[in-house]
Amino acid sequence: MTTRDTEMTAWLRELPKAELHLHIEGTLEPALMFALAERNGVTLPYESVEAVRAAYDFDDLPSFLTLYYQGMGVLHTRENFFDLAMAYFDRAREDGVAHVELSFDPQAHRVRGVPLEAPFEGLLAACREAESRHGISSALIMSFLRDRDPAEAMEVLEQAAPWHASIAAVGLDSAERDHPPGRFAEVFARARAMGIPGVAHAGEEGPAAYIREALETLDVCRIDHGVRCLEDADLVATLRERRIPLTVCPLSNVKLKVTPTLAEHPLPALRDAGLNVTLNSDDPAYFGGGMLDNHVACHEAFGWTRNDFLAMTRNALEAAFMAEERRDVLLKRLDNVAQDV
Ligand SMILES: Nc1ncnc2[nH]cnc12
Ligand SMILES: [Zn+2]
Repeated sequence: MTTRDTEMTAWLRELPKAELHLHIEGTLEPALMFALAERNGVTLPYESVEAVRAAYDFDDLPSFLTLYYQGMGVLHTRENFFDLAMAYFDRAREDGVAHVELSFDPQAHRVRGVPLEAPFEGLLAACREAESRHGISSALIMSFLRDRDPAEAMEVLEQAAPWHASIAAVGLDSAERDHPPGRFAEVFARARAMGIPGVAHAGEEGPAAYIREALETLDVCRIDHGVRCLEDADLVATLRERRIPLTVCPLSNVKLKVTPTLAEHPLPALRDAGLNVTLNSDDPAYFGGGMLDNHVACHEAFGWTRNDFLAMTRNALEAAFMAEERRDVLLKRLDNVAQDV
C-alpha cells in the first residue's frame, strides 16, 4: 500500500458514511459464534474459528445462505442479539460509520422457537446504546424471507404490532432465483397501509425483471443490490428518472460470484448510467470486510477519487430512513469534509 493509499484510507474513514444494506445476522464473527454456542449449549459443526473461516468459500447465494442460517442458530435471547449488534456497532465506529440500517430476519429465528421479542428488544436496546456510546444513529428493517410462504410473512407482520413504530421499513431477502417478489405484494401493501415503507433485494442473482417487479408490485423505495438492472435499458432509464437508490455491496458480489472479480464489477457502469448508487457491506463477517474495506477495495479496483466517494455518501444520506435534523447534521459534516478536497 502506498502512502497515498494510506492517506486515502484515513480520509475514507473520516467520511460520515451511512450503511443502508446490512444483515445484522451476517455480522456474526466466528469468535462470537463460538462464545454464544457455548453459552446456549449449541453444538457447531466446526472445531475452531479457523475451521469456520475455511468454510466461507461460496459458489453462489444459496451456498452462503446455508451457512448463514446455520450460524445464526446460536442466537437465542435478547442479550444475544444485543451482544451481536454491539459488536457490530463497535466495528462500525472504527470504520467511521455515522448511520446504520440494520436488517434482520425474524422468520429465521421464529422457526427455531425464538420469539419476536428477542431480536426486537435486543436490537433496539443496542441501537440506543450505539447512539449514546458512539453517536451512531440507526434504523431497523424487518425483512421477510422470499423463499417461504408469504402467508407466514403476513403473520409475522401482524405479530410485530408492538414494535411497528420502531420499524423503519420492511425488506425482502434470502434465495432470489425462482422466488419473484410479486408474491409478497399483499404483505408490502399491508405494511404500507400501516405507514411502513418497503425495500427489496432484487437483481442480485435474479433477473432484471425482478427489479421491475419489485418496483411495480411492492412499490419499494430502494432496491438492495440491483446490479443486474444493466441487462434492461428501459429499466435503467426508469431507475435513473425515479432516482431509486441501489444499495450495492461490492465485496459481497465477489464472494457470492455475482461478478468474477471486483475489477469486472458493474459498479462503474451503474454510475456511468447515472444511477443512484450507494456502497454497503451486506454480511461483513462472511464476505471479508466492513464499510471501510468495501470503500478501500473500490478505490483500488476503480481508481475512484474523493469526489466519487463524496457523491455516493451523499446518495446514501439522502436515501436513509433518518430524522431530517439528523440528515442535516450529517450532510453538513459531509460538506465540511468536501471543503478540504
Ligand atoms: N446477500 C444476500 N442476499 C439475499 N439474502 C440475504 N440474506 C443475507 N444476505 C443476503
Ligand atoms: Zn443483502
